[in-house]
Amino acid sequence: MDDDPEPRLRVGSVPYLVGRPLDAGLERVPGLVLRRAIPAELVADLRSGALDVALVSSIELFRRPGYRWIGGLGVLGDGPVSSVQLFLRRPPAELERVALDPASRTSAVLARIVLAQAHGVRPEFVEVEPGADPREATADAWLRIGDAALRERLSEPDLESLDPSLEWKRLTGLPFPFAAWIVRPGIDLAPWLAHFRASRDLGRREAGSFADRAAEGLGLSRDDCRHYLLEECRFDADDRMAQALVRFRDLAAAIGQCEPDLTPTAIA
Ligand SMILES: C=C(O[C@@H]1C=C(C(=O)O)C=C[C@H]1O)C(=O)O
Repeated sequence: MDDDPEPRLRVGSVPYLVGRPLDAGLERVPGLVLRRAIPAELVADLRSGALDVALVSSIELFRRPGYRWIGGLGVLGDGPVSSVQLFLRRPPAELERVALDPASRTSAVLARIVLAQAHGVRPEFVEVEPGADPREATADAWLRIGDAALRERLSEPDLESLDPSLEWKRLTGLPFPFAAWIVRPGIDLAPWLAHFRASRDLGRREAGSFADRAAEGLGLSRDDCRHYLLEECRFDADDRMAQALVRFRDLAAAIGQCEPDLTPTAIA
């Protein structure tokens, strides 16, 4: 807006519990407009310029040139992550057709990598229509992410599933970087950077209450949601995040899922 005296930053984040420890503190920053949407939409909005920064699928860093990311912050797994699951109707080695969650970009690639590398299979992957349920598709397995996956995993313990983050950890010894704060080309983030770091500090203090509130909304136990958010998910990264991103890029590029030679810089 021409007559807006405030500098403005348009920020996107995921609509899932996993985003809260990083984004909740941005809700009341003057001049910063926060919008939550599924990852696939956030990626489209970053590309079109409708968003300046988004907490979104790490694979996007390697699909377009010119991005940067905020160093040290992200959504990572360092072992199991209950909100990203490949639910199985057949054993992994027998999969021929896998339905993908249309909201996902990164986990859809991670599933391909772990099935090929750890189970020796390259099934056909089908992306269902936006908003459709991958469980309804005719397939041997379905990938789901976010709160719906968390609820499905925790409330249907008899469902067989494969945990892609855990399999990545076994394969590489590294944490898996699901999401980063991705900054589109041409944005000066310097005036805003401290808010992103302060938001993480607030998230650290409030994570338990975010988990409790989500448990209520999702009809899950507080203990399960706290275990998920406080034990399984990581939000601070050391230099292993950069290392893990490069490893992810290389394995993804080897199966044609991203560019092989993009190395976006981290904003210190
Ligand atoms: C752990 C998660 O990480 C996410 C997975 C994403 C993806 O698959 O593209 C994108 C952002 C994160 O929300 C989750 O959504 O449950």
